[in-house]
Amino acid sequence: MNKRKLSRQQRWRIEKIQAERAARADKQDAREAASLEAGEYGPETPGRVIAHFGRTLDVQAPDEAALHRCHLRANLDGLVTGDRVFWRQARDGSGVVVARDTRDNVLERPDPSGRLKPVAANIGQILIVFAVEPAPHANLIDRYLVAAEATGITPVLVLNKIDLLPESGGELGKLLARYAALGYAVVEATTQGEHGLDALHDRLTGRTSAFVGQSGVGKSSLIDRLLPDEALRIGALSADSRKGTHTTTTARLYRLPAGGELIDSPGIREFGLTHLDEQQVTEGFIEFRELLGRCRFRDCRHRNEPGCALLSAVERGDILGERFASYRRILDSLADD
Ligand SMILES: Nc1nc2c(ncn2[C@@H]2O[C@H](COP(=O)(O)OP(=O)(O)OP(=O)(O)O)[C@@H](O)[C@H]2O)c(=O)[nH]1
Ligand SMILES: [Zn+2]
Repeated sequence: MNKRKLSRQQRWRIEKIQAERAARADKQDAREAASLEAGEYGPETPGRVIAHFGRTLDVQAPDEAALHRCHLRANLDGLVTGDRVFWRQARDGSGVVVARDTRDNVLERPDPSGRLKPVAANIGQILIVFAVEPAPHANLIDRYLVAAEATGITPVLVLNKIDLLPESGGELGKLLARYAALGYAVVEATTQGEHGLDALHDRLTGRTSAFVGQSGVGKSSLIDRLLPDEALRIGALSADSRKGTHTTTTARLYRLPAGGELIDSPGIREFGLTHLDEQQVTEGFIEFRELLGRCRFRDCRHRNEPGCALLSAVERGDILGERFASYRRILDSLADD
């Protein structure tokens, strides 16, 4: 809203509301500081953020199933699902988060105004799901890979619905071999049939994973199979924290019965379709990396410059023509953003 267009009375009302809100926050913080002083909270212990609803968090202790509804000290901000924290428990099981531990990595998405906001932290691997049907174009897989590379989180390709794959493996079989040759882990899966998820289970064990991928590839079906118990899916939520379910868009961390963790939310599933810059795209093609800086011109954009190390590698066959074409296409799409 344009501030100049507010009447003086409106402005006064807004200021009053903001002042009241600040006063309430101060008061809560003072109350908390007092009870921390008074020893009403237990000692500082490590925990993990399982879900967050504004300034309220669900925190889980390492060897416990129960979730603890916690709030934040006023000086803490921007905590997300997956964060490792230090918290103190009150007698009623609720708690207060007093500090955030360092992050291995963080997944960010632009908010409606285009500012990047953290969505989840400490993710071990991004599982890029694609399927026999709807078939992916190579460009889309590359786009997901580039986005994952930009976060520093290891991407893994998951081909789902292999029950629909022709005996010979078809085009997708070749595509997969290409990515495996680049060094990417590739896993095949199907939600149909008994042992369709064995390879996926192996890949998930001992790690924290997030599923991304285009609509219809079977992300929900996979997650349903991995978290078969509805109660598990909602988490061992306290009655209190269930009130938070109106914020279903928030990311949530699940412990998988077979080992490993899953962080999921609609926002994370769509990850990869966010904006990237030219340098991120170039570095996101992992086979380009050792050649970067070797072009004749320091500001080479690898289009048609003489002495371009990337173009020569394409000519030699060291870089696949399809990957380079995909690179060009992704850069062209940036220009339209
Ligand atoms: N044949 C076959 N169909 C599957 C498999 N996995 C999922 N499907 C079907 O694929 C369709 C889409 O599955 P979803 O799980 O809704 O896909 P999604 O990726 O979650 O889609 P969005 O929610 O739109 O992002 C459904 O009709 C599933 O039944 C599989 O392994 N084989
Ligand atoms: Zn070049």
